Amino acid sequence: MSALRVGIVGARGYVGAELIRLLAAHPRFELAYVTSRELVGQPLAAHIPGYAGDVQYTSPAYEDLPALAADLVVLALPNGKAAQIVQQFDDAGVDPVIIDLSADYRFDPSWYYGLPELTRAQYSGQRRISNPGCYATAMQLAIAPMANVLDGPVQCFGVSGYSGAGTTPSDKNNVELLRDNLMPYALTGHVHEREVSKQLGHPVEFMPHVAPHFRGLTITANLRLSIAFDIEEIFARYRGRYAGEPLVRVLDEAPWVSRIAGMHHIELGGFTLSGDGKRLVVVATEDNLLKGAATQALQNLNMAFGLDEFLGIPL
Ligand SMILES: NC(=O)C1=CN([C@@H]2O[C@H](COP(=O)(O)OP(=O)(O)OC[C@H]3O[C@@H](n4cnc5c(N)ncnc54)[C@H](OP(=O)(O)O)[C@@H]3O)[C@@H](O)[C@H]2O)C=CC1
Ligand SMILES: CC(=O)N[C@@H](CCC(=O)OP(=O)(O)O)C(=O)O
Repeated sequence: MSALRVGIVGARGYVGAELIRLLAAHPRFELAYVTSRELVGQPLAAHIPGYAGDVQYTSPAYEDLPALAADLVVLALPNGKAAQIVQQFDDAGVDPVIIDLSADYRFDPSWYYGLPELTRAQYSGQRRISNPGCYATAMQLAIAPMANVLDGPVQCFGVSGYSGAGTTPSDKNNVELLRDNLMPYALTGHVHEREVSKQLGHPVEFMPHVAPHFRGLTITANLRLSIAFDIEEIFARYRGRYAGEPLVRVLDEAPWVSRIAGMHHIELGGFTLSGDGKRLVVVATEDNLLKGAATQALQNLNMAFGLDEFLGIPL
């Protein structure tokens, strides 16, 4: 079987680096090209610990991408950049599988929204895949098992490591400003608030913060329920919903972000009910660069090529 060739556009970033590591170790995918304007001409091995291949960063013009003949193209660029690249493939009549890691196509019904544990039943061979946001992944997996008994909006308090803000310098990845600090931002209307509300068909109110650690996020979700539950019923719902899901672990205790860095799965725990059984608090932790981005992208890419969804993901 010949290898499936992958192009990564925007590979200098944190997510691109994680994808390179995963794809280089994958039994069916190989790197066709890996782009960065800043690192053009330099070997990946000089920048990606653990990568031992001889591929170098290139910086092709967008109009030259279709001729590079990849079976699949990963867009790992900042928001707002994907459409101009997708247009180049459309204009050239070249139709690789394209997966976009940004928020650009998450509201476009002609793209498959790939949060496999919740949406894989809707995958029917689409060649355009939108990868969910990192916080949005954690919020949806934390809320979905209770979706049919929610009473009013769900509130989610989120704290992310600063790798969530990417490599472009800003206050949110400025280690001096973050030292001993917790930085609130986008306290209403964050794109992930809209994304989760749309996907779940239920309003979610999201309050993100960025913290001094590098990777890993925590969501603490407050769910008001239309009927009373006891804690055993809550565990039964979550364990039942995610039975057989290797990348979702339901814990007895509250998950800690310090334990999730570098892990490919999400943890749900800290389940706490109010005395009347009608208010549930759930905590989710996830590595924003892995299940929040690169690992989830690999699940989607495996699915798009008819491979085992978890092929190449260390479980
Ligand atoms: N970080 C995270 O936790 C998550 C990120 N995402 C999404 O994944 C995507 C990548 O994120 P991340 O790796 O953090 O981002 P980074 O900021 O770390 O990297 C962005 C990449 O895009 C390139 N780039 C930057 N600006 C431009 C530009 N104006 N035009 C063309 N290329 C540009 C950079 O390379 P160069 O400048 O060298 O060309 C770099 O390779 C984003 O859309 C992000 O929203 C999704 C989930 C989680
Ligand atoms: C700390 C921080 O800034 N985090 C980013 C989340 C990263 C992400 O997943 O954003 P996309 O929707 O662009 O993929 C943010 O809040 O925008």
